[in-house]
Amino acid sequence: MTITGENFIAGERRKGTSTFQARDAQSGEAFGESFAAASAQDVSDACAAAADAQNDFSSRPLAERAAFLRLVADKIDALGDTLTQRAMKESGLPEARLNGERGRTVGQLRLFAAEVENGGWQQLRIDHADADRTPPKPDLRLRMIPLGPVAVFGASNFPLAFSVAGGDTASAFAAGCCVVVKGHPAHPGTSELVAQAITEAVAEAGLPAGTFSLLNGTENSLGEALVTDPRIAAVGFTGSRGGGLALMQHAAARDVPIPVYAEMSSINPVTLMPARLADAAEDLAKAYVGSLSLGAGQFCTNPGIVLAVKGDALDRFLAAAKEELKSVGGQTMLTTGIHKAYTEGASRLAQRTGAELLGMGEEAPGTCGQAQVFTVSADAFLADKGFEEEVFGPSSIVIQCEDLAQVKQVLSGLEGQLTTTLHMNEADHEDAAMLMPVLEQLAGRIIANSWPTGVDVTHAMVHGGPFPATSDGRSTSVGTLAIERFLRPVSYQDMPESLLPSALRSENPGYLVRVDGDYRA
Ligand SMILES: NC(=O)c1ccc[n+]([C@@H]2O[C@H](COP(=O)([O-])OP(=O)(O)OC[C@H]3O[C@@H](n4cnc5c(N)ncnc54)[C@H](O)[C@@H]3O)[C@@H](O)[C@H]2O)c1
Ligand SMILES: O=CCCC(=O)C(=O)O
Repeated sequence: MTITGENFIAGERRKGTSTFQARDAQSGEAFGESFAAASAQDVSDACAAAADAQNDFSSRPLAERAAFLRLVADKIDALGDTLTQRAMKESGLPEARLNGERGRTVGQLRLFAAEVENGGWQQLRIDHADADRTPPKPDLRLRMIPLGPVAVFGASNFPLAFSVAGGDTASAFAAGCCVVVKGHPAHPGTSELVAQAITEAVAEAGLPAGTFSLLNGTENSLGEALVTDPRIAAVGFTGSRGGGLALMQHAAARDVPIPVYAEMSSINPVTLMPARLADAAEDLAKAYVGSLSLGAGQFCTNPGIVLAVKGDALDRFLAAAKEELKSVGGQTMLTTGIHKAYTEGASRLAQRTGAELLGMGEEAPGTCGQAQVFTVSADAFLADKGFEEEVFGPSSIVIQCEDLAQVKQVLSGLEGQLTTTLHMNEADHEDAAMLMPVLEQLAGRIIANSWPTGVDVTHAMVHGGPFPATSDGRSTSVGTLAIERFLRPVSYQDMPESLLPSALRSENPGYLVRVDGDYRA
């Protein structure tokens, strides 16, 4: 497939007057095609087309919607090495990681296809009428319907799994929503290849062209125009706290405010419980350094803080982590901007009162990030909220606590997180039970005995959490539950059978229905 640098507006490729270029993540140099920056007219046309297509797309049989999702997955698979090579150049991420990410992306689309067919997400309910009740009870039937066109912001750090055909797009399509993507300017060529695949799938599936559009650009005004377009009904975003907050404000200030599902910032606290730490300090240290430096630390699940009680076991852990760090090579970061933000963030961290540098990775030239681990006492951490600032890259802080009560105190005061982790032995379970209520309030996912990097795409996954991990802690952006973000309930009261959606008619097409309070298949 050829990359042309055009926007995709409801199946039409469109050039623009203002342009930008992709950058080689390694060198920071601009290369290749000129990409058209979408104009205000392009935004408006994409949103109008999505609104026009919405009813047609959402009213197709669920089998057709599922087939479309599978077709998108097949077409992304068919992009083969072209996609991987382009994503490598634009993101600096290695081949194996990107091939794995492609597998996750197409697997996610296929999982949502099966979810669409399963139909449980429609949450069908039928409460039969009872004319003998005083007052008489009406016949009420409920199902979930799509919100309408969704604006999706591609993330820089997962150019496939959280980008043009990533989790937000897959879950919005699964819900029956048309999608307008604002591509991330760090990987415009990757975005275009995936957009071509989706556009072809839309046409082959016989869906209306407005089902999907891709808009490119580097200016914040593009994202603002998209979020404030009256035809957009919801927003999916993964990126910085500042970006997410700005979009939330734009969405709230509209004449008709809309939900923004923004995944923003998380430092993913990991607690090393005493018995486990004493048993396995060196193994834990090795795995810790592996997790914090994975993908140059550019994971929203990066273990940014580790908590443990002071003592010999923690000293062993720190000594082993320091040693392990020495052989961590610098890895290319996603963009020069992210590299600069990391370097500045790590040096701000180093200057905080009480922060001590434990160790560093190998020197990192150019746009590579150098791994860094700091230590701090719990008292100093508690005295400075600045320690909680996400430093996006391969850095982390070990918080040395006086006792488990202080571990609990630190955890209780933290902002909302995507994940929190406990490393523990059976001997730690009683103390861990004391922490569980705090952890449940803190994060969307509580992990036992592994590291937070690596999110499985399943039915029971939560990749979300209280603010500022996300803008709405009642949701997840990964896993099939993500579909719920783009649905709302509608109740049909005393509706003639012929006007009811087929799933709610007396002849149940096979979906799970809650009838008069009881679940029936
Ligand atoms: N926690 C995470 O998962 C995560 C992921 C990626 C980046 N980040 C953080 O974000 C920083 C910058 O990286 P990034 O470019 O990926 O994220 P970003 O938030 O700057 O940008 C993400 C997308 O939102 C758009 N955008 C940003 N601010 C906007 C605004 N005010 N109005 C309208 N649109 C806006 C951008 O154009 C881009 O398309 C990183 O250094 C890191 O700190 C965090
Ligand atoms: O960066 C956000 C997503 C992290 C993730 O998906 C993972 O850890 O696998």
